[in-house]
Amino acid sequence: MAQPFDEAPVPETGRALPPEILALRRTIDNIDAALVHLLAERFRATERVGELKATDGLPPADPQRDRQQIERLKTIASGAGLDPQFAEAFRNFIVSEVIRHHERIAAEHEAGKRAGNAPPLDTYS
Ligand SMILES: C=C(O[C@@H]1C=C(C(=O)O)C=C[C@H]1O)C(=O)O
Repeated sequence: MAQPFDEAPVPETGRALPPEILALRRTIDNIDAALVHLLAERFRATERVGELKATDGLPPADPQRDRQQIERLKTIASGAGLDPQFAEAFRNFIVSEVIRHHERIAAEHEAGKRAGNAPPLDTYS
């Protein structure tokens, strides 16, 4: 029978990986899947914020909220043993994409391509 992918010998060495690495990779894969699900939910929420802002004529970015989030996340990161600079960079990477979405939503709203009174997200259905 064919070996499962993660138990196959490493081509470079011809040796199987230590079992602990294989076990850790299962955890890493589960965490990566969770991160993707969490990000998808976060973007669903920010998409709706973008629609509400466009309807209200509010700007896509909110620098005061940005500052509060960065301070909060850096504190949480420090307490969790994660590099706070990394936490800030990761947050900025995500939020820059959110702002891009908000700008697109605002432009579509402006051009009349988007209904301003779409129903709110029902995150429990
Ligand atoms: C989502 C918002 O818009 C922008 C994006 C943010 C985010 O992704 O967390 C935070 C602040 C804003 O710059 C918001 O104002 O809440």
